[in-house]
Amino acid sequence: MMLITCIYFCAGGAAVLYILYRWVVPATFRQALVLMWHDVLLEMLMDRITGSTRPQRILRAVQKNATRGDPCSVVKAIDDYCRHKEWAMNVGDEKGCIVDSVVSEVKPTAVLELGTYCAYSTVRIASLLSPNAKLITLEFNSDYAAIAREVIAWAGLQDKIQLVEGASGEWIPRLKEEFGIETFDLIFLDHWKDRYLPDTKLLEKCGLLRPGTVLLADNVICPGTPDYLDYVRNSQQYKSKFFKSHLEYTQEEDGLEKSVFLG
Ligand SMILES: C[S@@+](CC[C@H](N)C(=O)[O-])C[C@H]1O[C@@H](n2cnc3c(N)ncnc32)[C@H](O)[C@@H]1O
Ligand SMILES: [Mg+2]
Repeated sequence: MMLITCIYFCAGGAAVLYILYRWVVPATFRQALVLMWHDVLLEMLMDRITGSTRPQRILRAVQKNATRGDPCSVVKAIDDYCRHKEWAMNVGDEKGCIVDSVVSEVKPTAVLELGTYCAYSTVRIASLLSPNAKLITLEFNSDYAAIAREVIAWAGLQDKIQLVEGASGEWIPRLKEEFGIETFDLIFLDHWKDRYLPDTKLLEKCGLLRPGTVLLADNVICPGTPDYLDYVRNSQQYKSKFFKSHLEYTQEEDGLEKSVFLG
């Protein structure tokens, strides 16, 4: 009898805590807690326990579960690992479907990605490109870039993808000269959120956008990019549309903003 009362008490307490967490705690505070939990605390703990880094563990999951030369199996191996074992900051399976539909609609031949991490989105986007298309991806963390190179090679996409190591602010002004780029057809913004707006203005200034260039920005709600959203939604130079979704591998609200540059 005592045990049953205890179980009822604990279950009731857990239910009340969950209801408070889901419906009473403000969404922004909850999102900050979720990110702090997955992106800081659990990562530190797993690094300690395994003696490896999260990107190294993701690479191992790819090598163990994906088929060499098969990009879809690489994407699936990363999604399986991050949904069931350990969260990571890839755009993920749910928002990934939105990215796929934009890539299929735009049919780009020149793509720029800001923020590579382990090359999950890089592989996802590049696998949908036509044979003559190219994707340049920028990553300023050399440890992540080294893992990303191995993931790209495992997917067999090294000929389609140019991984550039360095900060977006330094590389954007050099892209025309170094890679013979005229303008991009599609730009995927997924680096640190405070860089979305300055880098968009830099892309404009460097003449890397043409009428019809599509900017696709991830995480515009969580962690959020209010200054960027304000800019693309209110500027006469863009036609902008929001795609509602969830933060990768969670139930927290997030979404992608697709903004067409009008010139
Ligand atoms: C959210 S992760 C990218 C995830 C990746 N796009 C995906 O979906 O698989 C952001 C990455 O951007 C990189 N980054 C942040 N700011 C940057 C900058 N200014 N220039 C280059 N890389 C940057 C970080 O090191 C990090 O690896
Ligand atoms: Mg993202």
